[in-house]
Amino acid sequence: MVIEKAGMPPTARPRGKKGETVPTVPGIALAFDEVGKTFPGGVDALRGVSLTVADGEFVTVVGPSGSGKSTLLRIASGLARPSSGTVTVGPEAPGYVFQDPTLLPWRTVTGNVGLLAQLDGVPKKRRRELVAEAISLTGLEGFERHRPAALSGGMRMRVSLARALTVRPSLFLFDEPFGAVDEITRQRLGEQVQRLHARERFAGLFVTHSVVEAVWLASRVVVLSARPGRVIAQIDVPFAYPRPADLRFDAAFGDVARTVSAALRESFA
Ligand SMILES: Nc1ncnc2c1ncn2[C@@H]1O[C@H](COP(=O)(O)OP(=O)(O)OP(=O)(O)O)[C@@H](O)[C@H]1O
Repeated sequence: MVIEKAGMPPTARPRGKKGETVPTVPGIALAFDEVGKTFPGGVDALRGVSLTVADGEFVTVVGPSGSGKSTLLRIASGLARPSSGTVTVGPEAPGYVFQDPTLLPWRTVTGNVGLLAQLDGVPKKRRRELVAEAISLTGLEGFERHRPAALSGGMRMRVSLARALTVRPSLFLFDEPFGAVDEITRQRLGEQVQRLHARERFAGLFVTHSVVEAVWLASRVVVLSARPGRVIAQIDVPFAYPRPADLRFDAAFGDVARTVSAALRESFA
């Protein structure tokens, strides 16, 4: 189903039942075809972006600051509309996590994780099941009654991941979610995402400024040019999952990271 086409009037995003996967084009979770975005005032954020994410595929996006990475995710989620081109996604709401975990400080972990399901009107019993499962998947058991102020930055991010998991997304969008935590916590959160992906098999589109993180997580890395963002390289990452933490120090890993880095350097040119 084509949800956004330049010139179409804004429409409500169509949605399937929770947990149901309704692929738009069989095997494709997200497709951008020649997508451009010009903001009112004339900022050209994206130009002619074509990009496909297959069902269950995990793709990372790197590019200079201002190259339109967040805009790309906002368009993929239906929060923003393209100025040109076509975006094709399934009818379900995607999972979406941001750099800031945006938790409600007065709610407990359980209350925060259950927020989206509550806003969606999911019945209490089902909500409890979804929340318990998401808390277990993100390793937050024992912290259910804690409030955000009593959690570390990494744990707050896990609450944000858990909250997004309750929508049982077939497409998961990550907007540089681990930029604000220390290196080891960042690696552990990456391992968490990889375990979730292995179990839930969602398609992932993950924006990051870290080349190492981009290569370690993805089966393909997309490199955007400086503004207006265009896809200047797509680099396959050939390593099998699950990937050990120390794959990062492997010579073959270094070769892929070097290729991504070189493309990224060009993008700054
Ligand atoms: N609502 C808006 N109105 C006008 N300009 C915008 C709007 N949102 C983003 N922009 C501009 O579009 C360009 C792309 O922004 P975007 O946030 O998508 O880039 P980014 O690659 O995610 O950047 P960063 O890596 O710094 O987070 C920037 O120049 C930004 O200032």
